[in-house]
Amino acid sequence: MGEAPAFLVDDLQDGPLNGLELTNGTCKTTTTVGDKTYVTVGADDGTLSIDVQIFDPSLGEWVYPTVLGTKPLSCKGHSTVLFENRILVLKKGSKPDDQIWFLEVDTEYVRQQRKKLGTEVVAWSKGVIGNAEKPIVISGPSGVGKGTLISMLMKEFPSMFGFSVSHTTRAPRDMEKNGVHYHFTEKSVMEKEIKNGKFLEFASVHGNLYGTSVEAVEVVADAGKRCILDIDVQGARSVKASSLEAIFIFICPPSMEELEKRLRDRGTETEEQILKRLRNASAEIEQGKSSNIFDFTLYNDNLEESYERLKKLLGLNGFVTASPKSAAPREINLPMDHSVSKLDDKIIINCISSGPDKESKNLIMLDVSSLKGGAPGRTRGLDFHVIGSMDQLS
Ligand SMILES: Nc1nc2c(ncn2[C@@H]2O[C@H](COP(=O)(O)OP(=O)(O)O)[C@@H](O)[C@H]2O)c(=O)[nH]1
Ligand SMILES: Nc1ncnc2c1ncn2[C@@H]1O[C@H](COP(=O)(O)OP(=O)(O)O)[C@@H](O)[C@H]1O
Repeated sequence: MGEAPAFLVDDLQDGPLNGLELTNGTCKTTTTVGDKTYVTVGADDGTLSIDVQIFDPSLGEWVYPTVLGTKPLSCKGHSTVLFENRILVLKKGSKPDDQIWFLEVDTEYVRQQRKKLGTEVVAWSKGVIGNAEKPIVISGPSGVGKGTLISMLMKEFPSMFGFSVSHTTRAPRDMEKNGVHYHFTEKSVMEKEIKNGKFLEFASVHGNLYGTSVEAVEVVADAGKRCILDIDVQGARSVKASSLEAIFIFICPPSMEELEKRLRDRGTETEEQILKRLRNASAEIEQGKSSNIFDFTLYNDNLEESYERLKKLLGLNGFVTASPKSAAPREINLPMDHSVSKLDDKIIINCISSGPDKESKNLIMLDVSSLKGGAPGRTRGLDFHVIGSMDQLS
C-alpha cells in the first residue's frame, strides 16, 4: 500500500480517462468496480507488462495487489471496459492472438486466491476466440500401458492430439527427452513454482513430485489440438475439482500378475522401484474403480483390441483415417485506433481504420455470453460479429 502517484490522483478526481495515451509513453485506464478503482498502466515500449493498482476509498489508500496469471506485455495503448467480475482489456497495435485480455477482479478463482494469500488479488487471463475440445485425462497404475496407448493415438492422429508435458522431480529414463516426455526439474524449484500458482494440479507419486502446469494444457489447445493428460488418480481428482472440463478414462490391467510382468519386462525401474509401484497399484485400482472421477474404465488386455476400444470411446471409429479439417481459427484483427464500450450485456468495439484516401469505421460486437476457463489459464469461448461498417471520405 502507498500514496497515489500525483498524476493518478489528479486523473481520478477528473474522472476516468479510458485508454488515454499520455505523452510520456504510458497509457492508463481507470475502471470502477464497486467502490474500488482499478488502474491499469502500460508503457508503449513493449517490454514491460501492464501494471495494476487499486484505489480503495474505504482505506483512502492505494493497494498494490498480488497479480496472478501471465501478464500481458504492454503495447501502444490499451482500452478497458468492465464486464461482470472482470475487466476486458483490448491491446492496441498487438498481434491478433494477443489483443484480448481479461483482468479478473472478483471471479471465483480470485476470491479463492484472496482467501488463501490474505492479500488483494487480481488475475490475468488471455482471451481466445473459439473453444478448445475437452482434454482427456488418462490414469492407471504404473506399467498398465497408459504411455503405450497414448503414443499409438498420437502417432495415428498427430494433428488431432497433443500431450500435456508434465513436470517431475524423478530422474529421466534412458530414452526420455526433457521437454518432450517430461520437464525434469529440481524439487526446490518445483515447490516454489507450486506456491506461485503455476500448476493446475500436482501430487507426490511413488516418492516423486509430478504436476501439470496450466501452460502445459493451454499450449496444446492453442495449437488447435485436443490435450491428453497422463496423470495419477490424485491428479485426476484435482482436475475434476478444477474449472477444466475433461473426459476421464481409467486404464485397468487384466491381472496383478500381468501388471508385474509388464513392469519387469519394461526394464526401466530398479527392483525397489518396481516393488513400490506394485504396492501402490492395488490402491490406485481400488480408487480408480470406486471413485466417481472416471467416465470410462478400459481393460488393457490385448493391446490392439484395447486401442480400438479407446478410439471408440473417443468417437474415432474405423472410418476416421485422418484428423477432420477443423474450421480455420477466426481471428479478430483490431486496428490501432479503437475504443470499447458496453451496451446492455454486449461489448461493442468501435474501430477506425485510415486508408490513403478514406477513413472507415467498423462496429464489432464481441460475444462474451459463453466464456470457458479463465485465470490462471486462457479465457476461451469468445466470438465476434461485425455489426456495421461506415465508410467515410476523409
Ligand atoms: N498427478 C500427476 N501425476 C502424474 C503427472 N505426470 C505423470 N503422473 C503419474 O505419475 C505416475 C508415474 O509416472 P512415470 O514416472 O512416468 O512412470 P510410469 O507410469 O510407470 O511410466 C503415473 O501414474 C503417471 O500417470 C502429473 O503431472 N501429475
Ligand atoms: N496390452 C498390452 N499387452 C502387453 N504388453 C503391454 C500392453 N500394453 C503395454 N504393454 C507393455 O507394458 C509396458 C508398460 O507399458 P507403459 O505404456 O510404459 O505403461 P505406463 O505408461 O502405464 O506405465 C511396456 O513395455 C509396454 O510395451
